[in-house]
Amino acid sequence: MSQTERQPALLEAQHLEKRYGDQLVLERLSFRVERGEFVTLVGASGCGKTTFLKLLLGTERISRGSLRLDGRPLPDEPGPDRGVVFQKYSVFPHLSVLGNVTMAEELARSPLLGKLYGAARRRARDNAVARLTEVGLAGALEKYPHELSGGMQQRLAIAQALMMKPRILLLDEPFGALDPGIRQDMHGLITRLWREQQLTIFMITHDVKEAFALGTRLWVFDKVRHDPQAPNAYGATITYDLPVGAQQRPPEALVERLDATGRFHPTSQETLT
Ligand SMILES: Nc1ncnc2c1ncn2[C@@H]1O[C@H](COP(=O)(O)OP(=O)(O)OP(=O)(O)O)[C@@H](O)[C@H]1O
Repeated sequence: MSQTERQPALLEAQHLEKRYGDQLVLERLSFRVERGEFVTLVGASGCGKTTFLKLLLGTERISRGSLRLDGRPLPDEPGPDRGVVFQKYSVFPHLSVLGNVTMAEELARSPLLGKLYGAARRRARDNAVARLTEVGLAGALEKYPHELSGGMQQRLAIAQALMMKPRILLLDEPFGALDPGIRQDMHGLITRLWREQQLTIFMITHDVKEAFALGTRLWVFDKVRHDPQAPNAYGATITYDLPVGAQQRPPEALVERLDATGRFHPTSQETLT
């Protein structure tokens, strides 16, 4: 099939740039991501990974270039087709686990009132119980957020993100604050949900081993152009785009940039003169 006859990708960017004021954060991003891919993102702190997820979520707008969803410009606001989980999730402390997840649907379906009534409310509750069961929280429906462990809180955050049945799940270091054993459990959970719900996932992690174990594709964000006179003049771009999987090992160039805990460090800088 020729280039012009190709189906539109789920997500496609061309020459995408994002700047905040005079700071260029992301530059020269061009990619296609198909349905069902699991893209893991690593890169030095502050290089623009969260900004990139916000562009996909629709809470930030691109500055130049194009970003397309199903071949059309990505909407300027979050939609039910994209769910997000942050490292620390802000839940309503006065609502139970079930109340928090039901609220996610109430806010989405009735943004002004934040409430549903009658049959719609019962449907939202049933939907919330189903999502909470999927993430292993069926036994904790009436608990309050302060009664949950870190792993359970992230399960709750994932249930909320899945409430509107998104096609794309955006994960911003969702397991970064969890103990290693709990992380393993969460890896199993996210892999199962990805397969069962045919999600397309973008996940930021500081742990390259995690990126290799979970993803089907690894992106390294890095700033390769530097001007010492104008530190904000260049942004990060995708410097590695690798097929990954549990069977694959990271290339030596990446391994050299891991510390003893598997965290990722930036490259030595290439200076423009
Ligand atoms: N709303 C904003 N307004 C202005 N600058 C911003 C804004 N959000 C992010 N930035 C800047 O953009 C750059 C990239 O930030 P971002 O949070 O995307 O990096 P990151 O790679 O996710 O970092 P980390 O790994 O530490 O979470 C930083 O220099 C940050 O200060």
